[in-house]
Amino acid sequence: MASSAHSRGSVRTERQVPPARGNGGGNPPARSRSSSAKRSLRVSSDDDKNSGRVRVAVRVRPKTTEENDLDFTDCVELQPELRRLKLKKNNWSSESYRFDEVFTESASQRRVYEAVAKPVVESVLDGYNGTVMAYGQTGTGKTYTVGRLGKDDPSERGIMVRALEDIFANISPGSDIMAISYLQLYLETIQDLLAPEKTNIPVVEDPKTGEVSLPGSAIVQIKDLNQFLELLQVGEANRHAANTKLNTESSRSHAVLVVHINRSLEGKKENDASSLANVTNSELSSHHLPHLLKSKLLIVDLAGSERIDKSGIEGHMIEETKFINLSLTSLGKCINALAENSPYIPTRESKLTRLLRDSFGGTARTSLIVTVGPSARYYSETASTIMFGQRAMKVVNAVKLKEEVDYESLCRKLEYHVDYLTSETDRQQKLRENEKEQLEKKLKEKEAFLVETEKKISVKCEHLEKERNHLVLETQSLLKALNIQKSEKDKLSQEVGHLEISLKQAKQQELENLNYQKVLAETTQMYEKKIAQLIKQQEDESSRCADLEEQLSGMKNYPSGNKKSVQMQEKEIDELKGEILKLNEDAASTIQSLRARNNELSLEKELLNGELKTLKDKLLYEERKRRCLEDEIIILKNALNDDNAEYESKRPYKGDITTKSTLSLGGPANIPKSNRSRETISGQKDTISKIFEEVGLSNILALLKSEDLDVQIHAVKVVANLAAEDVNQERIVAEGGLDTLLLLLESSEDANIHRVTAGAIANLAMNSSNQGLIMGKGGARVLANIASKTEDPQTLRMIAGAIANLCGNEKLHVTLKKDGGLKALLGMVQCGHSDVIAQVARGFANFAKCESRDIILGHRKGRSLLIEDGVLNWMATSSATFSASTRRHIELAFCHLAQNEDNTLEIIRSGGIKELIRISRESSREDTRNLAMKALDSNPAFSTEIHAT
Ligand SMILES: Nc1ncnc2c1ncn2[C@@H]1O[C@H](COP(=O)(O)OP(=O)(O)OP(=O)(O)O)[C@@H](O)[C@H]1O
Repeated sequence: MASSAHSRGSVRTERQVPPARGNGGGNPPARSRSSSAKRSLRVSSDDDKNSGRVRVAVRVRPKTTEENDLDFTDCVELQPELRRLKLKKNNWSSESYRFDEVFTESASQRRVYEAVAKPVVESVLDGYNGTVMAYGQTGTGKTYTVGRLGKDDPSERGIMVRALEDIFANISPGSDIMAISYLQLYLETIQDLLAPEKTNIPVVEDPKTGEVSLPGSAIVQIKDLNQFLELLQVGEANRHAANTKLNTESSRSHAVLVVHINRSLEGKKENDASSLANVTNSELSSHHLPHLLKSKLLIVDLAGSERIDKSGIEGHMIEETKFINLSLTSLGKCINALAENSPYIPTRESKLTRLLRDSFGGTARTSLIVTVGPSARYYSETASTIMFGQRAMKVVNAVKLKEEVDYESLCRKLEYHVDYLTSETDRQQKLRENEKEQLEKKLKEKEAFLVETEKKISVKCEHLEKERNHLVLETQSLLKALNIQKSEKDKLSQEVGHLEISLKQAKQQELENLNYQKVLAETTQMYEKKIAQLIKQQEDESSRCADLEEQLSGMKNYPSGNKKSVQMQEKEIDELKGEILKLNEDAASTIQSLRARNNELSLEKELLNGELKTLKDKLLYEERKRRCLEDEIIILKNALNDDNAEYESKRPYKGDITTKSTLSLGGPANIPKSNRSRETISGQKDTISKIFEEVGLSNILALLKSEDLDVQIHAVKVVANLAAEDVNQERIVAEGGLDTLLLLLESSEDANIHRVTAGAIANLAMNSSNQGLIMGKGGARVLANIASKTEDPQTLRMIAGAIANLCGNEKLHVTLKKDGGLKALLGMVQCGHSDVIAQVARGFANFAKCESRDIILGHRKGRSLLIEDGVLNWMATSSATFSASTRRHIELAFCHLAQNEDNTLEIIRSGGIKELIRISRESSREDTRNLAMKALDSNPAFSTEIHAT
């Protein structure tokens, strides 16, 4: 249980602290100042309060019962407000003494503590040594004032208990240490009251510091007040036991309670690891070392001072009293010497003075309470006590703050610091290792990435090299194509030249014809004029003849005398008549020949006009074709330029793939070709075939999706041309070309795209295996939709051609009708363009023919699907107005419809019998005429109708 505060290694440094506070202390260490605020005692206002002067209070004990009974007069009169005590020697003589504090009989323990001891306790807490000592005659209340435990009544607690209470309230349990020793000095022997077996404890003085210690005495660390009370009780019991042994109730020993307080100035920071971590070497220099405040509080209950002669003691007690008096006397001497500033202080004369060396004339803050009894009986003791107190008041201590380097704390701090640095080093090391691992990992990843990238680059290079070669080849082929185009252009230019010459010639011829016609007209006019003259002449002659006949008849009625002259006249008349007749005949013959010639000239004129018209049409067509070719050449040049520009950036299909503008749509949709045109188209086909071979169908089809409209148009043209060839048709569809074309047709807003795409689809629709696919993918619907939106005859011609091709597949008829294909065909007639109408008529002929065949084979029944869409009415009423070839298609379609008896009613209603009759008689085709006749003959309803009308 015992621990030794002195076992700790420490170096104590002393510094005199200028008194700055009410209790005379220097700068206090960091601690609660709350207690300081309570220092409201009068003593604080004294001038000496800041000095190290021993402070002395006097307390008068209440009268005992005996003293009251014996009615002793008081020798003490107190003037508390003046802090004065009047000591009355007798009724007429008295002395007045001023003390630092004067306590009457009724002064409470608490007030006595706060005035006498508390400032010292606070000073001790601040790091100064302190002493509170009670001095007085036996039985005047020293033990009552100092050592009262107050177990039953805390208000009775004496200075010791209250001091410990205050100390507990102010120290930090974690960092501060408080321990006590409790001793008694008896017969110049120091005995440990906490360990009574320890006797004869020496008083050792440090020659350097003057620090007094009692080696061997128990120093018990106190944790709480209860523990202290228990120890105090133990000490009291031991002291009481010693007294009992000596057969005395009175305290014949000086009791000394030593309270050791060690306070760490940095106690609060010690547990803060982070602050320890920040300690640097420079901070460990001397003025940064952790300091420890070590202070000591001595609470001394002196044995009673009394005069041997008066107390009546004898024997051993005399001896005892002598010792007591010796010690008290030497204390008094020391105090006298100190009071008088004597150079020699007889400290060594007794153990008490040695023990109290620091309390009087030392560095401690000392407070003395002198206790007196009121009774005059003890006047001299009281006077002696008062004088002791008065002298003690003159003693001034050099109060010093004693700090020690707290090596234990420092050591702990350094250990923390070392721990922190070690763990920090480990942590840093670990971090570095992790970092190194991460870096190595990253390095490996980078290396792998580098290798991978290099591989990719080499593959890419190879690929680019291939692409470059491919592009070179493509460029070469495009250049070739361009050259071919150029030569084509030259040829076309020549052709145009020829045509222009032909045109000139035709114009010349036309001019000549015109002149001829003019001459003819003039001649005709002349002849007509002449005829008119002759007629007039004839009429004149006739009139003359009539006149003559009239004259003649008149003469016949004349008398016979004139008979001779009449005969003569009749002869003359006959001659004239003959002449007139001859003239009439001549005139009639001339008129007839003139009329014949006139007719011949008219026929000739008609022929010439027809020829001229044909020439004009041809010229117009060639002119249009020439313009188209020129456009194509310009586009090809641009495309070639684009390709050359793209070559360096390695974009293989950025450039346009061009082809001729004339679509080879095959079948009846084709424009008639001259021999030269056929050669040109053949050359174009070759070029397209080359492009097809070099670029590849998939790449060409991919260009259909190009964002460049020109590229799209030319790609569609190429596909359309390829689709004109039987061999390509299925392949284009198989590679998704049909889908793309349909999508393009549906989504594009561009009229050119509509035209060429419809042409491409028309060509694909020539192939019977493609027809089903086109229908299946909604092709008819798309075509019908575009047809409803456009008025461009070329586009309509392509669409009509495509649908016409689909009409030739009887399996698709129902779908075709459902998807609006038939209505679309009929609707396209509105454009009035002969080429379009020809395609429409072809479509209906195809449809009717296949339908008729289906019915004959028994695959279908019922009236024609064409009837439902109003086609029959159109055919029945319009065929005569179209060209011969268109008419033939319509006639054929009509005749096929007439074969189906289910259509009879509608044919009759539409007036179709008349048409059938006409066809049977006038159709240019024999088979059509036969079909018409067959229908008329075989269908009794027709015969009935014919007879009825
Ligand atoms: N101020 C006081 N109020 C009431 N009773 C007191 C007072 N002072 C002393 N007494 C009483 O007087 C008696 C003697 O007191 P105490 O034992 O404290 O005197 P003492 O000075 O210590 O004597 P000794 O020196 O012989 O030990 C006790 O019974 C104590 O209770």
